[in-house]
Amino acid sequence: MRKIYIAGHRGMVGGAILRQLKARQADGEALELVTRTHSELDLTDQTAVRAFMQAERPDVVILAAAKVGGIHANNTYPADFIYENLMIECNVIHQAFAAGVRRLLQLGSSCIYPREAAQPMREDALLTGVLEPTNEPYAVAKIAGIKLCESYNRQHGVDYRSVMPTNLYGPGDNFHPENSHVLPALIRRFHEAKRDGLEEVVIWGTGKPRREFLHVDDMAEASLFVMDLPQDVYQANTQPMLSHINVGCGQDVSIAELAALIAKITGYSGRITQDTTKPDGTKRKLMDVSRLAEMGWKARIGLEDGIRETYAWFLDQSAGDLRAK
Ligand SMILES: NC(=O)C1=CN([C@@H]2O[C@H](COP(=O)(O)OP(=O)(O)OC[C@H]3O[C@@H](n4cnc5c(N)ncnc54)[C@H](OP(=O)(O)O)[C@@H]3O)[C@@H](O)[C@H]2O)C=CC1
Ligand SMILES: C[C@H]1O[C@H](OP(=O)(O)OP(=O)(O)OC[C@H]2O[C@@H](n3cnc4c(=O)[nH]c(N)nc43)[C@H](O)[C@@H]2O)[C@@H](O)[C@@H](O)C1=O
Repeated sequence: MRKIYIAGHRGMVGGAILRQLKARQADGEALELVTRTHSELDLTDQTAVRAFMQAERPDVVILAAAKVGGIHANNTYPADFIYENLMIECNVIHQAFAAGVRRLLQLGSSCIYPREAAQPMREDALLTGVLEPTNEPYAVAKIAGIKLCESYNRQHGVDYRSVMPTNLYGPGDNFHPENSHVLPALIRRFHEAKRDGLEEVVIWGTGKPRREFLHVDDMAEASLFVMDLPQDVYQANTQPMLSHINVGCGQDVSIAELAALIAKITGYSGRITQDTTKPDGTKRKLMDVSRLAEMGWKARIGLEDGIRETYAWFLDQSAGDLRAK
């Protein structure tokens, strides 16, 4: 029986990982799944995390809890993004080690790479240049998470791994009008514009930045694929001081193209305009996913299908159920 603690199981990614692990359980895999909500266990609280890890002593930890948000949230609450993410990573990774956890998987982000990194971005672009200012504090915390795992591996011989997702979306996303990422923000804005008969929808920035979007079910599958790799396979495909693996679909679109696609899916036919007082952020973020592909994993869900499914999920939620953080 493998005992797995999923930190952040009520979030978009943690929720998808939990669904896939429950499906494995239903298929007969011997798994014990441990979860705690944010109110039951605040991961920024070192004493509480220590007591939890000592009591539960899981075999594997999946760290999908973090302070997460789009460009506006990152730019507006930089102290929250760096403080909470550093605390969560330090507490979970160190206390997992102290409780004898041998394997851990944590989620980083594509924003760890320099803003001018060559595209597509390879894993070895890490720490080769200046970061994007709109999310630098969050990126620094995510880089610290990678280096925590590498350092515990090197000093203590444990098996702590990091996956670096591209921009994600899907059921369970945050549809807040300001603090969310672009894809859920535009689903909501176009839906409301169609519903209210508005003639214009405004998107932030120039529409020119390019982003790569991966469905959360693909992300959850990739996370479990990496978690399950035998240690010698993981180590053969990484290096002690370059131990993270990119996860993406290998294709990007401009924000203007994304907006047009979401307008089509939501049935909105009015004008689309740009608010260029809002930041563009990084010009382009496309992951080099060849390392993961060579190990045997590829994304399956196309962008249009994925957005249609996410929009259907959005429509299914009552207004009160939608997350508004
Ligand atoms: N969404 C995306 O586009 C991307 C996400 N990632 C990474 O993937 C991971 C998962 O992100 P995602 O699922 O989208 O984020 P969500 O915001 O959907 O989920 C994060 C979860 O973490 C929990 N959490 C936050 N702070 C604490 C805390 N102090 N103690 C306990 N629980 C806490 C949240 O609980 P509550 O809501 O109650 O606060 C929430 O359930 C993160 O590491 C993120 O950085 C990387 C790239 C892109
Ligand atoms: C995953 C990643 O997410 C964040 O970085 P980002 O990729 O810049 O994320 P974003 O989804 O918020 O924006 C993408 C682009 O889209 C444009 N855009 C248009 N209209 C809206 C809009 O309505 N909302 C938002 N949020 N963006 C909009 C926006 O101006 C930008 O050009 C990081 O802070 C960090 O958290 C991180 O790692």
